[in-house]
Amino acid sequence: MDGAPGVLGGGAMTQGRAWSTGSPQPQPHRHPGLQEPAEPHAAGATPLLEADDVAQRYAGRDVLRRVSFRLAAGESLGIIGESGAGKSTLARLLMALERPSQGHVRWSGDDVNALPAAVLRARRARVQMVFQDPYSSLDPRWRVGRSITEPLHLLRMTADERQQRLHEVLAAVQLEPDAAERFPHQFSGGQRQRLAIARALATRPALIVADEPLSALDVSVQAQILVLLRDLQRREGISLVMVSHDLPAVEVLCDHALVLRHGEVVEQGPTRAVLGDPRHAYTQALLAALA
Ligand SMILES: Nc1ncnc2c1ncn2[C@@H]1O[C@H](COP(=O)(O)OP(=O)(O)OP(=O)(O)O)[C@@H](O)[C@H]1O
Repeated sequence: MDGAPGVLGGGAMTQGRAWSTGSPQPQPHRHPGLQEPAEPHAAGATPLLEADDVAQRYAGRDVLRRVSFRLAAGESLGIIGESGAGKSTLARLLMALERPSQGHVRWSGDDVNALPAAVLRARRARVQMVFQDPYSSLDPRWRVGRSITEPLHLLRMTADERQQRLHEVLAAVQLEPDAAERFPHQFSGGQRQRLAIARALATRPALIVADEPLSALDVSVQAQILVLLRDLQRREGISLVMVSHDLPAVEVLCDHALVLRHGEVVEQGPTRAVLGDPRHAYTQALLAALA
């Protein structure tokens, strides 16, 4: 079932309120036609994404310690913190690009590091990443249509289906169909980031993890990409984890916020509480730095 929140687990619907610190009721961002769960916010519903006491250690140095959160399908989380706080490390762990030294990352209840390789590979189609540098997902030697449709091979789509999906996602990021024939260097930075987002959307992911998706862009282009991400998230019902030190962007895009400092969570909860009425001196200082 394309785009269904349960696909990460390959099983039952997994929507539900699943934020450990007790969030307000989220907006019901859903794919049209998706079956609504009987109790969308039932306590105990399996979250789409869960970090359970996750830690990471590189060369004997702890860079993440005891990070825990739960994110329900369709909800969004901003991971905030200064440079070196461990944001990208956490993003890689959430994407199952590396193993935590401690704890568990779960997609729809399943420990990603305990899944058989073939199962993990199949589920990867539903978890996509957008990077700060769009060239991380666009091969400079390939016409962009090829880069965008490449993840669709995981879904065993026919050539016609891939072509149709290519046109759909180009339209979703407001680019013309003939963009597919060009090479990445023939686009502006903002257009390239749109192409990277199109690639991430192609498989109808349940979750997108975006690591500083705006920070390489001009301010005016940042606003366009921000609006695009927000609209896509609302319309497509995709869960979003956004790593960012751009607090206003997190305010616009994210239902929840998690503040990391030296690898530890200092504060987490609904964004409007964390950024509107921060409890921790570190969050207050981050906000003060903006003023
Ligand atoms: N593969 C690695 N091996 C060793 N150390 C690493 C590795 N990846 C990250 N680190 C270290 O872990 C710490 C956290 O890095 P990380 O990139 O997660 O921080 P960040 O919050 O994303 O920073 P930035 O905002 O600058 O990207 C840093 O001290 C970094 O040097």
